[in-house]
Amino acid sequence: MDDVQCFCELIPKIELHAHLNGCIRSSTFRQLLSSPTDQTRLDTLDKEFSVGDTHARMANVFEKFSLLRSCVTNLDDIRRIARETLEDFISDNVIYAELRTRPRSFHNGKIPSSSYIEAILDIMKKYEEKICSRLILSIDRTQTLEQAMETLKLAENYRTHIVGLDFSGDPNIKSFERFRPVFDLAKQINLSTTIHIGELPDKECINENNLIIDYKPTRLGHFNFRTNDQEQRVLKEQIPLELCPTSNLLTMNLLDLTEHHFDLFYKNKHPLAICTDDSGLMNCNLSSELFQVVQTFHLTKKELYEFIFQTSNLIFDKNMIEFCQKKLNIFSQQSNLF
Ligand SMILES: CNc1ncnc2c1ncn2[C@@H]1O[C@H](COP(=O)(O)O)[C@@H](O)[C@H]1O
Repeated sequence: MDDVQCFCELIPKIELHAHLNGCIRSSTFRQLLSSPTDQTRLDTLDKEFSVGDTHARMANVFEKFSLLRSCVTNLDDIRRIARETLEDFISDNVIYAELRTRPRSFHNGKIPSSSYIEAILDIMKKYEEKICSRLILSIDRTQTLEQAMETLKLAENYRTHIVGLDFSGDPNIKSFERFRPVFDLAKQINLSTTIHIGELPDKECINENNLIIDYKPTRLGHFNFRTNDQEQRVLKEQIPLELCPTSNLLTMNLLDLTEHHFDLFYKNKHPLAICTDDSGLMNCNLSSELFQVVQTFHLTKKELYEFIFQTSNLIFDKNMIEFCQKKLNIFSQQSNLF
């Protein structure tokens, strides 16, 4: 194996943008899909994965998400997904992960969303020796304000392991403005926030970008489509960005990373995290994401190390920063980096 690729695998890594259900192993996804019709539909979606423009690709990804949501039907399913996700991160030498998920209930509400959260937190605690993980709760663009308020309440109730609030879902639905009161409340209680921004190249999306930047979340996800003015505001206000190479290339319809905005923000020494987004659906891991970046932009091992070190400052659970930096220091000493 290439020496640099090996380095990317060995270095302790930090994952800040991973949707729990999107991390599902493809073998597990296929097992959970019981009906042959759904299996065939997944085959077709897989074949058409990288066909068409941004809107078509987004539609494909979101149809997969709805198929996935329909086959995760009980707590055992989500426990399995959480367990396998953490195992995959551990074998990729990820030392700290912030996983995000939209809380849900099962069996017509007989199993409430608090049980969903507790099931995930239990698994996270079981793996704590091998990987430190924290939860971020997602508000979906299609939800009602009332549902979003409930999510905020859940986050408050499990404050030790829930470290933030995310805004995600189908970017065709421009609803940040509607949820702004919930995100304002999150700020009031010092709950960190991360907002998906600029996922579609349309006018409404670009307009929504302004509202999101005005809000000034703790971190932003993607920022694929934006105006120069928006770019300058994010740079000036130093709002950290979570960038997800494989996912961004796919949805932006780019041939390779040379056209990706990593370069611009990296050159400006902007706070950045490289992340996987949906490692199962996108068939990637954090090492391969970082390796792509290193190769495309000719980063040295030392620069990669420094990059991950600065990412550690963006962690929502501030108690974990020192832990990650210590692990990185030990690694640098062992590999004679400096
Ligand atoms: C392509 N980039 C993306 N943009 C926006 N939302 C995304 C996403 N990738 C994933 N999700 C959101 O995360 C959910 C799956 O995880 P959870 O069921 O919450 O654990 C998806 O249904 C979608 O709403």
